[in-house]
Amino acid sequence: MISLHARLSQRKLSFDLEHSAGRTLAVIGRNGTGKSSLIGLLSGILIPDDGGSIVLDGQEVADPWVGPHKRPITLLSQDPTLFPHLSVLDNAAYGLRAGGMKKSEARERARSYIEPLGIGDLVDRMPHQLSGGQQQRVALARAIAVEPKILLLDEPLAAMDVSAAVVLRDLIKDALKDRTGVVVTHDMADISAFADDVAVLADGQVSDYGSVEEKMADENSMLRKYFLGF
Ligand SMILES: Nc1ncnc2c1ncn2[C@@H]1O[C@H](COP(=O)(O)OP(=O)(O)OP(=O)(O)O)[C@@H](O)[C@H]1O
Repeated sequence: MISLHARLSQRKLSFDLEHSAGRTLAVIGRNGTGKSSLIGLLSGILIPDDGGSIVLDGQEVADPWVGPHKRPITLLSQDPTLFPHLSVLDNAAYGLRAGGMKKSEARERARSYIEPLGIGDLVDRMPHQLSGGQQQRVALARAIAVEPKILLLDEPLAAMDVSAAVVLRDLIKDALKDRTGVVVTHDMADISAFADDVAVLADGQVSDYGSVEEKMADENSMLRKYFLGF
């Protein structure tokens, strides 16, 4: 479950959002409407104004001392940002190692997340020896190897070419099964593939929220207007 009641007055943003556990939420909105800021609040990169509340899987995290590593979430962004000095296997094992797991166990666990992503033969490579699509798969393995309750995705396919995006979209869909997800996207294909619900940001707030099915059926919904223009 995600409950977000947070203001960022300097950015003129004010979010009120309740989202059920086990469902994936697509966040859409025009440039500058606050999508990255919302991801920043959930991931711990941004701290809300005093009085804000951010509850993730039952844990209140609005306090600045509940840093990103203490939250039940991981973030996959557009840029894979792998650690350049670590192999594919050690990149994928990073979160587990940071959580205190022994190296051999973390590597074994990481391998079990890497193989289903079709990059099992690349475990010993360094990031610079991978294509962008392969790097994003490693970043996905790193994000899910710690078994986060909530997976945030900030335009995860925006930098991919069409064929890499098609493969990764399926892998992300699998990763979101039985998990709470939040996906910032400008792409209807992502919404069709992953999203149960949609939040449309406008005027510094969540202007529309509901199930994708319901919003697509409603010809006056902001989702329809955003993508179809009628
Ligand atoms: N570091 C910052 N300091 C102050 N204001 C900021 C900062 N970053 C963003 N803003 C403002 O906050 C508002 C929301 O920006 P944000 O980047 O969250 O929007 P976005 O929907 O992610 O935009 P885009 O689609 O262009 O990435 C904008 O008005 C922006 O100018």
